[in-house]
Amino acid sequence: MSKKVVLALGGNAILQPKQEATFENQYQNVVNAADRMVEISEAGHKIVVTHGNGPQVGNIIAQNEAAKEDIPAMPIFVNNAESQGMIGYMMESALKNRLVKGGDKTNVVTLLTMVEVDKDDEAFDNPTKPVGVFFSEEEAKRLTEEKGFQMAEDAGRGFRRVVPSPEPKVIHGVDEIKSLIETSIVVSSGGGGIPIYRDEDNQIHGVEAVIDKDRSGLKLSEQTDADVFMMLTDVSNVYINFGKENEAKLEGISVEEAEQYVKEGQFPAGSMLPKIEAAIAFAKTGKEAIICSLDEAVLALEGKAGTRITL
Ligand SMILES: Nc1ncnc2c1ncn2[C@@H]1O[C@H](COP(=O)(O)OP(=O)(O)O)[C@@H](O)[C@H]1O
Ligand SMILES: NC(=O)OP(=O)(O)O
Repeated sequence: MSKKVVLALGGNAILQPKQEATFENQYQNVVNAADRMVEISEAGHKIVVTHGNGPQVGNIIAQNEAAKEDIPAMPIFVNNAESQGMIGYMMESALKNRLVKGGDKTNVVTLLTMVEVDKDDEAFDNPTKPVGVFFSEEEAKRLTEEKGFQMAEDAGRGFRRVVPSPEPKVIHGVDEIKSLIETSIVVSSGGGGIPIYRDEDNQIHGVEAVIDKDRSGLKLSEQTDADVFMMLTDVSNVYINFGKENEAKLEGISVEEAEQYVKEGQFPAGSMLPKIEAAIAFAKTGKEAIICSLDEAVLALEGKAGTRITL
């Protein structure tokens, strides 16, 4: 059965923590991801692709920081737009190249997407979104002292700079996405979207933040009436007691079970928790949310792999 699927691809799938951030490395990763996405499209499903940008937007921010004595630094919302363009270009060209090889006529369209947030969101006073490269604890302390950066530990993998991550409210271009998806693979809301708010006169302004792509993927799924919301990451399943001797793989679970595991503190903030929270919220609408590896996406849609969360 053909399903309307929103696929959210982790920023780490585009640049792994230990890889050098060259164009070639990132493009090769995107080509691999595009191959899997085309498999989903060729299985008859309509897909909207969204993706993370944590490593990429962090590097763009750092490039601006490094050059700011000579060239004015752009604000973070512009850096977000730049990362959407960069990854969108890679994604669209990789998808088109693969579709040409397969002889498929499906088109690919990348949308530069703004996402509205509340300018008074309390996230602006409490930065939590890790971006850019990883540092040791000593390096992180030095960056805080010398540059005033806010740094935080990221899911046991090292320290990263953190920026505010407000709740996404309204995805721009939803009507266009709903129409384009009938003939095309649509890439939208990359990096969680360019965060903006509207003032009293309905004028648009960017804000200094990076939206979590799992949370904006949820909104994208809800607002485009998707049947399935899939978060593709680098683990095959969600686990309880993750990394411990008694870790156990979760396959099909209910919202109630998922909420119980959240209460037990099974999922760290900044990695698995936002995915589970987004999955629970989507499953509460009566539809299916899936967290799985990129390689098993087609199998997961058939109910044969991944962690599937339903009411
Ligand atoms: N309970 C858990 N089950 C599975 N993975 C977990 C769990 N807790 C933490 N993780 C970590 O979450 C990571 C995925 O989150 P993250 O790196 O933020 O994903 P992405 O960049 O793909 O969106 C996995 O690589 C894994 O190390
Ligand atoms: N914007 C965002 O959530 O990016 P990552 O998935 O790379 O953290």
